[in-house]
Amino acid sequence: MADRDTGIEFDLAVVGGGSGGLAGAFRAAEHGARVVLFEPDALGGTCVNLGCVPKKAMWLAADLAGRLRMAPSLGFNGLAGGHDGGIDRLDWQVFIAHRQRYISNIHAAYRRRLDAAGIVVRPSRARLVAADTLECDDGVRVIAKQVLLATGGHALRPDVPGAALGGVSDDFFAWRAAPERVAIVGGGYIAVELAGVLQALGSQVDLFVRGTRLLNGFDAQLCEQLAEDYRQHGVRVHFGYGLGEVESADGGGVRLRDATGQASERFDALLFATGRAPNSAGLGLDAVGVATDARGHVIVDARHATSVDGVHAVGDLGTDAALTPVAIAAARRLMDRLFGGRDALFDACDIATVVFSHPPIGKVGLTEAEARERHGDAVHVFSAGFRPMLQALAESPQRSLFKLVCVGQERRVIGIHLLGEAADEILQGFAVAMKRGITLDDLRDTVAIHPTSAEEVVLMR
Ligand SMILES: Cc1cc2nc3c(=O)[nH]c(=O)nc-3n(C[C@H](O)[C@H](O)[C@H](O)COP(=O)(O)OP(=O)(O)OC[C@H]3O[C@@H](n4cnc5c(N)ncnc54)[C@H](O)[C@@H]3O)c2cc1C
Ligand SMILES: NC(=O)c1ccc[n+]([C@@H]2O[C@H](COP(=O)([O-])OP(=O)(O)OC[C@H]3O[C@@H](n4cnc5c(N)ncnc54)[C@H](O)[C@@H]3O)[C@@H](O)[C@H]2O)c1
Repeated sequence: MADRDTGIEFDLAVVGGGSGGLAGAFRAAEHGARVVLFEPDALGGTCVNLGCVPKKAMWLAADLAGRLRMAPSLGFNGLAGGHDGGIDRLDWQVFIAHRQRYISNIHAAYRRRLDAAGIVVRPSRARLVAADTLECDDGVRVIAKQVLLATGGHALRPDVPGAALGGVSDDFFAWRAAPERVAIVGGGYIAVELAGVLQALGSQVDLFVRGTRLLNGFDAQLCEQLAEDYRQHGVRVHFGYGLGEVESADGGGVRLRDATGQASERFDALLFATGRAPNSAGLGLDAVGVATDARGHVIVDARHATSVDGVHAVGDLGTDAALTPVAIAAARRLMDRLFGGRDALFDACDIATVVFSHPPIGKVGLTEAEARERHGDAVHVFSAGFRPMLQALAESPQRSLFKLVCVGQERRVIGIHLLGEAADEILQGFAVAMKRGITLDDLRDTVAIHPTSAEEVVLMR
């Protein structure tokens, strides 16, 4: 049956024009499939509009502010230091105009590519009414042989009184100036990233962490050092904090109360970075029988098939790691199988990931703790702690800490953990090498590039 408006019979309907949906639509069209894509908001989804891209832009501004602050101690005259009107003080309005221009260019590029690929874009939400039928908000129904669900997720607030007084990362991207005093609740990716950015761009940040460490899942020792780096940058990190409630403060802003009722100081703004949930409500999943887990994630198998034939899901809606390159890779492999005649499976092993903290921290493979649990005494750990040259020249206390986790006689590398200047850029190449099964000797046989931070990985003892 054909689409009522376009008269086209679609091979694929994609719900959601974010990282996974767009990647799937483009790859399917490359294979000759007729594709319709539903997206009620800006093309690019979370990553382009409210995630990776604007976040990295703010991180770059924060990084530059840190360097400008360091410059006078190295002899650069005429650069006023400090937080009060010096050259290191960012005019957010100006910077955000650059940030949003960059994002508009991405939208325009997507629009051109969609047109060139002949993909029909419907600016509407869609929901399943049958395994091969989607209904738009205006009641129009579209039929397609295959369906890809890629509706992403949204930020969660903790279930405490007054939580509505706080914002989430989406709200942060609407800010046009650094609030003087900011409280951030959470200890994961977003909490750590926004705390670093805001502190560097002029706010006094207090980070309230429920657990006893930052970034569960990253190397514990590196995270301890990252917490120390944050303290040196002026972030006040409160571990073991149980949030009880949030209340309005006299004179504006908010105060937090902990689980024992003790009130905090006043903050001009509060951000929750306490995890995200999938956008699975209102998608018609129950009506069609698509199975979800207790948190609402669509359950998929290794081929990204759901419990209903012909219906697939990728990205944050499903159960994969919530990272843009994961959504993209999964969608492309799926389309290669559905329309390209290839039996390529998405490989979820050893996905490298970086938190854009100050400095950045990255990992690929097992942490030392995970490796010891799995391989016991066969695990060998090598690490290098050092001060990068710029930090040493400026007599900044910020140090880097790199760690290799190896296993067995041949010291096969099964984990790489980097905290420090340029860790975000260094990790990718070593992640390729690790996936190829390198050993410590392979690294040591590689001549170093000197003087760099990266050379510490091949010189590690
Ligand atoms: C603050 C922040 C920073 C991040 N930084 C990084 C980073 O640096 N690196 C990284 O790898 N990942 C990062 N992520 C995670 C990354 O953004 C997500 O993993 C990625 O965007 C998931 O892609 P997706 O296609 O599943 O969903 P999304 O990109 O969220 O796209 C989903 C789309 O579906 C649309 N939609 C929803 N419901 C419907 C419906 N019923 N019908 C039609 N359309 C619908 C939405 O409007 C949206 O455009 C970050 C996330 C956040 C929140
Ligand atoms: N650089 C990147 O690649 C990047 C950046 C941002 C986000 N992301 C992705 O988005 C996902 C979501 O990010 P996130 O930071 O929201 O989630 P997260 O899972 O990384 O961290 C959530 C944090 O909130 C805490 N928390 C949860 N409920 C709480 C409560 N009621 N009170 C206090 N603390 C609570 C958790 O203990 C944890 O520290 C990440 O897991 C990651 O996959 C990636």
